[in-house]
Amino acid sequence: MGLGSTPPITVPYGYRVGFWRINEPIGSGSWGSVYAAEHVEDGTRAAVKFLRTDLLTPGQRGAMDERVAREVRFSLEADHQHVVRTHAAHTVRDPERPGLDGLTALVMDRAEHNLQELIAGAPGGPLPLAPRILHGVAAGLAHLHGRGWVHGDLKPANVLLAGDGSVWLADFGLTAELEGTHAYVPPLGTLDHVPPEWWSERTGAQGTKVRPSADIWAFGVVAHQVLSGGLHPFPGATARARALAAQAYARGAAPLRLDASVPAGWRELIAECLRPDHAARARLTGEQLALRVGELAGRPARPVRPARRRRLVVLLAAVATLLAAGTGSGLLLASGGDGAPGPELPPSSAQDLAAGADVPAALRPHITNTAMRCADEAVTPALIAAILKAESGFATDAHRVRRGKDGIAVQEFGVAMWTPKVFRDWATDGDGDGTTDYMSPPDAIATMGSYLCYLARSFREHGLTDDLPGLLASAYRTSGKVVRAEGGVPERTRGHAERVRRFLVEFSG
Ligand SMILES: Nc1ncnc2c1ncn2[C@@H]1O[C@H](COP(=O)(O)OP(=O)(O)OP(=O)(O)O)[C@@H](O)[C@H]1O
Repeated sequence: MGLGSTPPITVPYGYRVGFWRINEPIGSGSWGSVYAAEHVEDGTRAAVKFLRTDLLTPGQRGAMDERVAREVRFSLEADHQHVVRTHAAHTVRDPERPGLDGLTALVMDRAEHNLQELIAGAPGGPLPLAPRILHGVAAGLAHLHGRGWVHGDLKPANVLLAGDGSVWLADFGLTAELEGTHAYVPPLGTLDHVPPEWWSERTGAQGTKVRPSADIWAFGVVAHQVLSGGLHPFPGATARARALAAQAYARGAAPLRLDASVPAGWRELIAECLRPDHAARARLTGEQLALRVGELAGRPARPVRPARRRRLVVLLAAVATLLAAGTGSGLLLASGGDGAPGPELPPSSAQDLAAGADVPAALRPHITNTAMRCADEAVTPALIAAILKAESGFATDAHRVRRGKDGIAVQEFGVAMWTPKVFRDWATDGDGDGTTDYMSPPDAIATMGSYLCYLARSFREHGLTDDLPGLLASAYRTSGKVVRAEGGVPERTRGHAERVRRFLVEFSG
């Protein structure tokens, strides 16, 4: 249940969002439109999802803002091979195009299809790749549950399939972090995939209760659909009729009748996922589900991989903009709960910056927060501090003029020595005041983090993994393009890279 039929967001071909050029539209849902995109420097393919922040009645508007905030937060924090990778969240700033100005744009890895399309295009019977796809879905869910999250909107349209066969969970607009045994989300969901208890939960000011077992139910429905050529496990010509049939089953008024085409082992597992009440269903955890699906799919059982690094509750530009505009609700920060934009640091992150390191105390939290936003292991607080020291000596009012590649003078400003034009492309709101300013240390450092994070990923994709600190320091001075073309640290930044490496050793905890 989204917002009914909403017009797609129209973005002109060739439009720029940060370093991404927008190409053709891929599709639209109730909450936004997705476009194919490519990186302007290296042509990396991506998909950019523009999330609505316009439209509607005041009531819908609140739900929409909250949904956007959730989608930004969980997309950026999720870090798993079976969860779509999100590169960045941008806030479009374009007063000349009121239809685009202020929209949130999520840059993601690009998939070829979603599972709904695959089911619809299949001739009937199980999809040939069903076990592999279900294994990916279960592993992605196990990861989310392992982090204390509920996906909240699992359905075939939210399972993406990439050209190389990768399976990714997507769409985190109804994702929530558990507070004890359950979480609260806006009373939105997809009729065909919500569990029977959803209908009887009261919706309070916080929203509707969800538990991980809601995802397990939805997995049971999806597995049945995938293994039976698209059939829903409950009878009925409409989603409403099927939801009523599921509730009748949950009350004990009708038996569960799974389609005969579903193989026996799978039927057993699906029946466990579709246990009528959530307490019984909760006996199957996300991790157990992934192991069971792995066995049925003939894939080696693998323990749930922890996230490479626990990332913060981040308030990126889009979220901060919503808050600043007074439109973000308290539910935005599921872990904080009071809507205050102060991120909490897990204690481990502080250890990355040596206690005695000569880094100004006022900059430390911004440096550490910034590093926590990036999943790449190379982008540590110590590296960010080392590059800042080499760039500006931590002077927050630094200003330098240097000669650019065509002999043209280039001016750089602030603690992170941003060139205003480049800053604009990566601008990240580090202090949550709704604006981005290269002279503000939190904004300058957060933006540096977004850029370094992108560079690290791009270097890894190009097989450039030796001496990432030197490569990143060099690219920050020159550009990612120059470093990639050289295939290593360019001659002219060797001295600079060496200084950064020295500071890195000094600052590492
Ligand atoms: N990373 C991606 N790569 C390629 N296509 C994508 C990507 N993310 C979403 N899409 C596609 O874009 C279209 C719109 O997706 P979106 O998530 O906005 O809506 P939906 O999930 O189909 O609908 P709703 O949000 O109403 O449930 C869908 O066809 C979806 O498969």
